[in-house]
Amino acid sequence: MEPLRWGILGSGLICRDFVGALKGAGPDEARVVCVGARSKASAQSFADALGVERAYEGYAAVVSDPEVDIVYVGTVAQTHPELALLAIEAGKPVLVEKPLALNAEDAAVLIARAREAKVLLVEGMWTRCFPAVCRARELLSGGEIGSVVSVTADFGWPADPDGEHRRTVDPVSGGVAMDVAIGFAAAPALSATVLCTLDAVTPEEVVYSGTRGTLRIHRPAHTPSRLTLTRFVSRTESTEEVLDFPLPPVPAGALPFNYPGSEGFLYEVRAVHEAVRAGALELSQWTHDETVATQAVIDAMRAQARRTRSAGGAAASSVADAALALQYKVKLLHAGGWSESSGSEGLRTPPTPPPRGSSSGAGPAAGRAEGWGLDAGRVGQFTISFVADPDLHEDMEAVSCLCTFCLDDMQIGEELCRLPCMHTFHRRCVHAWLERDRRCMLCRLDVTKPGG
Ligand SMILES: NC(=O)C1=CN([C@@H]2O[C@H](COP(=O)(O)OP(=O)(O)OC[C@H]3O[C@@H](n4cnc5c(N)ncnc54)[C@H](OP(=O)(O)O)[C@@H]3O)[C@@H](O)[C@H]2O)C=CC1
Ligand SMILES: O=C1OC[C@@H](O)[C@H](O)[C@H]1O
Repeated sequence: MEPLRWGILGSGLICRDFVGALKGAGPDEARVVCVGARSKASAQSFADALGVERAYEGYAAVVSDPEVDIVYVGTVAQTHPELALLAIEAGKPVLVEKPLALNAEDAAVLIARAREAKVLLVEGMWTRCFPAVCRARELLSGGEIGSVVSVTADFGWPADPDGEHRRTVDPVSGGVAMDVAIGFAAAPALSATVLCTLDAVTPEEVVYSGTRGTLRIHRPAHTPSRLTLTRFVSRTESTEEVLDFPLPPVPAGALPFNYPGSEGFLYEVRAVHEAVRAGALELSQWTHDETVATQAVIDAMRAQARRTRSAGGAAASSVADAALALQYKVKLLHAGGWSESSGSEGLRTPPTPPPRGSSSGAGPAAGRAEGWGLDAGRVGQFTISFVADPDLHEDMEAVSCLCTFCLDDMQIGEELCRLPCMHTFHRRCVHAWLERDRRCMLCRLDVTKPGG
């Protein structure tokens, strides 16, 4: 089989690690043929240091290089949608560092564009490709700890104030929520407690609690190599099984990695190569629906933090707020269609996308997934609109008070709209969305086919 030929967008730290790890795949599997950076000098020094064949000024030359089979976007977050779109429009599969976009709507639009173009688009949630995580998902979906009731997770380190911190506090790039919290995929558990910070050392573990046991993903849980499965026998007795998944060796001759565990990018590379060769449009390890739903959680966390801040409360990174918002959303997802799954393996298969129309416009904002939508007059056939009144207050609490489109509270007296999946939004917000995309923004249920 011919090796897949990569083109790299960006010459920063993660691009260096990714290219270093890619060498682990071997020359018969992967080649890096070119790199593009904002300046030619930076691209050239990257190419010289990492043995990349060609260096370009700018990013467009990389995607149009005829030798490039697949593109890696490793630039700062705010550039991801635009650069992903460059690759999609060139018809090239693209792996985009997390986050795919800065909000759920833009992520959904990009995904729609990639699906229209029949191009593989992957958000680089590399942790999902680690063998330890794959095994953990099998154990959870196989019921090894019974039904999952709760998950706790944390991810944090005191970031260098002149380097990472500068990048992550940059409000344009999305801050700590985009950089760190995005690592918490919405877990189908009744409750989730998460901590993310760039100010403190955290244990960096994930623990699932179930009706028959616990599963621990050991530190460092974002690049894990050890699990402990504890099976409950009685309150005084349990059995413990430790499972090890050593990381791949650091490729010979690779430069020192900038981020710990980067040799584990090899797992993501293998998953992406397999998907390219199978003609897939998404990774089974980290689906498009999971990208959008997780991004919606992050949107909610950020909105809540903004509200706290504008009310003169705690800082934007308030852990309590973030955890509360995530808990709200996880409950919402649980109540709204994902509840059948125990473990992510069991998540619903994405509904077959409805027929698509042509797309137009250059940027994600211009191409709002035309052809997926419902005629304005038909939206009411599939949804229930109502005015929130005090008698419904209890009901509103059960669906969370945040509209995930405008990220404002849904207030008593406002016109709301509930979809067949029970997700509820402002009527004006969700009607506008359904005219462009007939699937729920959160759980991706096609509202015209509530039975799936
Ligand atoms: N999966 C993982 O574990 C990790 C993922 N990441 C993700 O990778 C991405 C990049 O992070 P990292 O490599 O650490 O960051 P760096 O600051 O080291 O590199 C970012 C690159 O972005 C490019 N860039 C393009 N536009 C801009 C702009 N307007 N301002 C600043 N830079 C710009 C620059 O590329 P150029 O070379 O063209 O000038 C720069 O080299 C982030 O999205 C981050 O979340 C980061 C670390 C680990
Ligand atoms: O954004 C990040 O930066 C630091 C890394 O160690 C981590 O993997 C990543 O999420």
